[in-house]
Amino acid sequence: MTITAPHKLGSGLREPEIVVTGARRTYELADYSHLVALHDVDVTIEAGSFTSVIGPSGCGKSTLLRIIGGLETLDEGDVTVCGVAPREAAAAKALGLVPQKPALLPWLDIFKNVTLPARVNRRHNRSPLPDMEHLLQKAGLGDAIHKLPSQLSGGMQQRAAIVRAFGLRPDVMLMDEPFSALDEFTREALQEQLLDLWDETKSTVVFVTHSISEAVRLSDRIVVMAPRPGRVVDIIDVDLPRPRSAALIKTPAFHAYEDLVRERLQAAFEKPHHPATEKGRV
Ligand SMILES: Nc1ncnc2c1ncn2[C@@H]1O[C@H](COP(=O)(O)OP(=O)(O)OP(=O)(O)O)[C@@H](O)[C@H]1O
Repeated sequence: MTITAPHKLGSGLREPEIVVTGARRTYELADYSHLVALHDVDVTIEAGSFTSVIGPSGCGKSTLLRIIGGLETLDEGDVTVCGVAPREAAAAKALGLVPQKPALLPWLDIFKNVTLPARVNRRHNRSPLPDMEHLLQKAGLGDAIHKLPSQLSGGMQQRAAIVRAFGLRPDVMLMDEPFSALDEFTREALQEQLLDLWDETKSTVVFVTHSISEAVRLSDRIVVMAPRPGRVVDIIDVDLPRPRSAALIKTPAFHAYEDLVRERLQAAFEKPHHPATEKGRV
């Protein structure tokens, strides 16, 4: 029998598979009632894949992301990232995060902003600086390298935030509605650039979105969630060819996936979860 050693990544951990089993998270509210943000969630995310999490407001998408990122803990259940607890994965620099807002430092130009985490990191581990200029060019920010954030549009600032996060080459990239504040055209352009960066860095991406078309365009797999209690109601594999160009959005195959995701979301609303012993809010 041959035993193959796990593939070692930049962080030194094994492949960035994410495994969430029986995850439960309840919040106590101001009136002492309890809100079940995650109820028995099971999700396995394969190394190198692009997974979107979609569902209506309050269904627990961000909670799930925060738990995978080690920013919150579970009441029950288990989560591992690259074979270890999320906090260990974060300490090993295996995790990257892109929030909804770009949060760039206003007094640094774009190049200094995107290289800052890598420079800080390097003081600790002397790893070579990533080629950020190349990634900025790839993200369409070649002309903005020496501009201040205030001189750029919201879309360009968000692109810089994405480059900053990918520049550290995390094994796992967590993205919480990074395009939600952008107009449709900017959003589509950024989706294309995000797919390029993902292709180049091979990170495992978990992407929270409200947009059905965005989820279909980007993902290998879509996790559909429903609220009260926050739970996974469906997992849809998206079997569309890559690269996923803008032209793909207009094809019948693409529309069929959009319809399927919409149907599953609708079904979750029409068939609410009411187990005899547990309500979404108790
Ligand atoms: N710290 C907290 N204390 C109390 N309730 C919380 C807390 N964090 C989240 N919640 C509640 O848990 C539920 C799930 O929240 P979460 O932010 O994960 O939902 P979401 O699906 O990401 O929503 P949205 O799409 O609006 O961002 C919501 O009802 C939210 O109000």
